[in-house]
Parts: sequence; C-alpha cells; structure tokens
Amino acid sequence: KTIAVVGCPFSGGQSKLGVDKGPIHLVEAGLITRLEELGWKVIFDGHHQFEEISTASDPPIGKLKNPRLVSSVCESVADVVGTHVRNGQLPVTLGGDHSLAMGTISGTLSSYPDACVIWIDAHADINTAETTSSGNIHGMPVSFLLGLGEKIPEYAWVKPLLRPERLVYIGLRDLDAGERRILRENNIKAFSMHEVDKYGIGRVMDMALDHVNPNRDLPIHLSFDVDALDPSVAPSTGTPVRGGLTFREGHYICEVIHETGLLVALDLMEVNPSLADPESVRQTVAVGCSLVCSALGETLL
Ligand SMILES: N[C@](CCCC[B-](O)(O)O)(CCN1CCCCC1)C(=O)O
Ligand SMILES: [Mn+2]
Ligand SMILES: [Mn+2]
Ligand SMILES: [Mn+2]
Repeated sequence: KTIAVVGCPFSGGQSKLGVDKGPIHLVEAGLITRLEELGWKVIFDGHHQFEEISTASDPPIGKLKNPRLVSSVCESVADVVGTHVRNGQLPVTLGGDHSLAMGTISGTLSSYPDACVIWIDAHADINTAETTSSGNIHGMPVSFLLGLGEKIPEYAWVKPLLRPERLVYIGLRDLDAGERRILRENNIKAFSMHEVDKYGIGRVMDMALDHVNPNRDLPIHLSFDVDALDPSVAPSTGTPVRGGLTFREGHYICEVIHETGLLVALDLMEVNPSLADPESVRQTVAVGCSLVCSALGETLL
C-alpha cells in the first residue's frame, strides 16, 4: 500500500506562531525515508501552500478567530485527504494545529463512512461556538464533525458524518466545563489519564477498541495530538499539560493500532518547533516521527 504524506503548514486554529513549521521539521528529520525503510511506497506532493486570507477580511465570528481561513483550509484538506483515501492510499497528515482534523476526518469519513476515530490528546477539542472561551478553533474540530452546536454558514461544508459511538479519546486531562458537559450528554467514551493510571495502557487500548470497533472490522482514523504526551516527552507544543502519556504509552497506542491492520488515515498534530530550546525541539520532532513509524509498522523486535 502507498502512504500519502500531506504536509499542512497551518497555524490559524490557534494563536502561537511556529506550529505551521511542524511539517517541514518532521520531513527534514527523515520521516519519509524511515517509512520507505518499513517497506511503504511513499508519495509526498510537498507541503500544501494555503492562501493567507488577511485578518482584515476575516473578522471573528462570535468568539471564533480566523474563522474563514480555518474553514477554507480545512475544506481543501478534506478534499486532499478524501482523494488520497479514494485512491486507496493511506494519508499521513502532518500538522499544523489540530483544527486541521476537521478536514482530515471529513476526508476519511467521505470514503469510509463507518470509520471510527481514535483521538489521542490532553484535550477533547470538542468546544462549540457557544462553549469555547478562547475562540481558538483547534479546540473545536470534534464538535463540527459531530454536528453539535449552532450552525455556522461558513462551516456548512462540514457534514456531521461522525457518530458519537464511533469516537474514543485517550489521554484527556484538561477539559473545559462545556466540554465535560458535551462528553456526558453525548455518551462519548473517554479514557483520561486517570483510567490510564488505573488500568494501564494495555487494558485501555483493549477497552477503547472494544468500544468503537468491537468486531475489529471498521477502518480506523488515528488523530494524534503530541500534547497527549507528557511535556517532558514532547515539550515543543502549543498547549502542554502536565501528567501526560509516557514515551512508551504513546508508542504502545500506535503499535496496537498498527497490529489491528485497520488503520486508514493518521494525523500527527501540534508539533511547534519554535517553543523550546533546540534540543527539546529536536526531541519533540523525533518523537513525532517515531510515533508515525510505530503506527505504520515499526516494531521493537
Ligand atoms: N480547550 C482549550 C484548549 C484547546 C487545545 C487544542 B489542542 O488539543 O488541539 O491542542 C483550552 C481553553 N482553556 C480555557 C481555560 C483557560 C486555559 C485555556 C481551548 O482553547 O478551547
Ligand atoms: Mn488537539
Ligand atoms: Mn491538545
Ligand atoms: Mn496543542
């Protein structure tokens, strides 16, 4: 099978500079060569250049920041990812901030309507226009994918293709009040760091897959926010939160998902190479590359 690496140098879903440089750092760390060494055919049609809509013509909608820019970029990402999936390729989207998942998951679901989504993150990214306090759209993609909250005309292209029972979170530890309510009201399965501590990552993965993929017959879209990892493991990211996944727990998640043989699309998001000292940046980029390789078949033995 062929991997399509989709570089998405995009930062409009949040307010810290630098996350748009994530893709180039991941590629320049040798990700493509490592994937080829795993036996994959890899196509990389370059980092997508997103037209910069000037903020003058993109005033906030309610609290939402850069709303038209985020919408148009995610819509084009949905088209790119959907095309790769329809061509039988496995899209590996490199972020860029996590608002991009509105596009990647829309792309996957357009071809695999029964796909389940495994969301690895310190955050739920499920705020609606009503519940967000920051207005940063990287804290909102899941609500759009589920069709929650007031409809926003600029986001009419996002079809509510994701069903709550097809979504599971691992790594949560920093939720806004509105998000806690939304998870409860929609019965969304979430394994926070408390459950990871209580059951261990092995049982958590069994339970997570049993929930969203009980017969192990549904395609999997893995959306991995590196801030799910402990900041000591992946320091150079925009919204770090203490008490995260270890290096091994992060890799175990990816290894188990590879073992299912059901992975159809992968996002590696929120690597921001400008938020730490050079060695910490290098470490964060290296962990990102390593996670992608584990999800795509790199094993320890
Ligand atoms: N929930 C947050 C963080 C979103 C992180 C997005 B991710 O996971 O892609 O990195 C946090 C809002 N929070 C409100 C209280 C004060 C601190 C920030 C938000 O901005 O909505
Ligand atoms: Mn996220
Ligand atoms: Mn996060
Ligand atoms: Mn983040």
